Amino acid sequence: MRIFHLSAECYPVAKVGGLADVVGALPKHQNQAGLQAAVVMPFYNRKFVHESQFDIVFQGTSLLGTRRIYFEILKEQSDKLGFELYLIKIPGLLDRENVYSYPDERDQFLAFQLCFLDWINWSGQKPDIVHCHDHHSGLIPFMMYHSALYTSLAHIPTVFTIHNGQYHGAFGWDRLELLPEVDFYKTGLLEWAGGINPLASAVKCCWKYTTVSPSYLYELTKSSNGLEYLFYIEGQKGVGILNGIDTEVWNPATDPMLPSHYNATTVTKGKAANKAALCQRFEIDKAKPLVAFIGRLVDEKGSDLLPAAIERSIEEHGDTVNFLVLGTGDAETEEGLKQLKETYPAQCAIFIGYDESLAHLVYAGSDFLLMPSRVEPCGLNQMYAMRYGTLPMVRSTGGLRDTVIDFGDEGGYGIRFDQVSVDDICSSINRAIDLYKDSRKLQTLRKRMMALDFSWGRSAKEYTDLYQSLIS
Ligand SMILES: Nc1ncnc2c1ncn2[C@@H]1O[C@H](COP(=O)(O)OP(=O)(O)O[C@H]2O[C@H](CO)[C@@H](O)[C@H](O)[C@H]2O)[C@@H](O)[C@H]1O
Repeated sequence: MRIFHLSAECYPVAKVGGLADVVGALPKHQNQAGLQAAVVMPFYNRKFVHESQFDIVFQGTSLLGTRRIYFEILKEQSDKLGFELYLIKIPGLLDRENVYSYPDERDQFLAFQLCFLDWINWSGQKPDIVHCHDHHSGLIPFMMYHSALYTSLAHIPTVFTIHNGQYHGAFGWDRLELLPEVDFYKTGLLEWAGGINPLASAVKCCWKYTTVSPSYLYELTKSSNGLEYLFYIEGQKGVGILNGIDTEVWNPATDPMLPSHYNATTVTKGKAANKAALCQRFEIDKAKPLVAFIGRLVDEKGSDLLPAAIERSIEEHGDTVNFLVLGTGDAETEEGLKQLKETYPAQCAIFIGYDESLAHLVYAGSDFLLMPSRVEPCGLNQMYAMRYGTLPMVRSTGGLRDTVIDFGDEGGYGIRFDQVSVDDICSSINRAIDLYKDSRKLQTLRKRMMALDFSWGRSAKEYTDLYQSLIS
């Protein structure tokens, strides 16, 4: 069975967040299980691309409205990622450094989707399944099934995975002319709330959509930035499949980004060595419990509450707890965190920016990982944390609810709280500080977490079963 995954991100080619981790790992596991999975993504002017060798396997032109665009399909020569990697290169449009935030982003992703369809339409490279991820490839199901240009693709099942239902990629009807011509009566399949909405269109037109955790499937009907009713009426097409993690990349026993390696047996010593390196780098005291946050500084993650919650905890507990934040995003939150560092230099480590290897060290060297998310479709950080013996402190939502059991409950290992509020965050920090004093208990919980299996095996099988059900 041949599957094409369509995504804007894929680790290690180009990563902004968790989408990249999933698209960089799932196809590898699908191939190990005997499928033929490949990733198709835009070309980025980035390190991985410079350091890899590519063949041009197709050249063509697509029409973006009246604009004729020349494109190339580049295939990575060695399949070193464990899957075939195809990059779509369009001079002047898909050959830039960053993944998002260009003013013509809508054109970029539309062109990406059109060129993909033109390529598989003309080259005979037809897969058995087209698997689209998030709104950047959300118009593909509509175009495959409703555009006269692509009738030869109309029998291919599409699966659409929602990693983040808050972003829809919507645009106005004035841009309808950029899409291939369709019968006017079909344009309702593009529409939501008065505009063209790629996420909504994908949900309407795909054969099946999946969410990255079972809880999130339900939560989209309650909160999805205006698409709640759509998810309610299309609910029978939805399946919740929990993400896995790439246990080869995320393995404290072999992780090349860590100064000291460890496993469940050596966790206490191993984490202490990594914590020492981390604390030395940020000049904070390694003897105190270290509560960390890693992620995009956006409302969904509850990061706007971090400055107030950290300040209150430091005021309450005095010099007995340290905090580390690694992230970038909302300017006000960044400013609040910088001020925090100035006020409490000995207790706060703040890194504004994106740093993959520092993230690995933080998972290994922290005692607790805080995730006060308002919305968390799955969340990978808590799974990485647990794999590295770091206790997750999570708000009960989405995939956090599905993966973390409170240590106060039977067989539990983490800290859960209900509200996205400074009060709840601070109470969870109080519990973390108390737990840290009980080193024997902490050690038991660390070993318990490290024994959990969040690898892709089970989830990859669920995707295979889903594909199979569509093909047959
Ligand atoms: N400043 C920084 N420096 C270094 N590394 C950083 C970083 N900021 C974030 N990261 C890394 O980016 C990834 C973020 O993963 P999340 O699951 O939190 O992703 P995100 O919200 O982007 O993804 C969406 O998709 C994923 C995948 O489906 C879902 O798990 C999630 O709930 C959903 O919101 C992790 O690997 C983390 O370590």
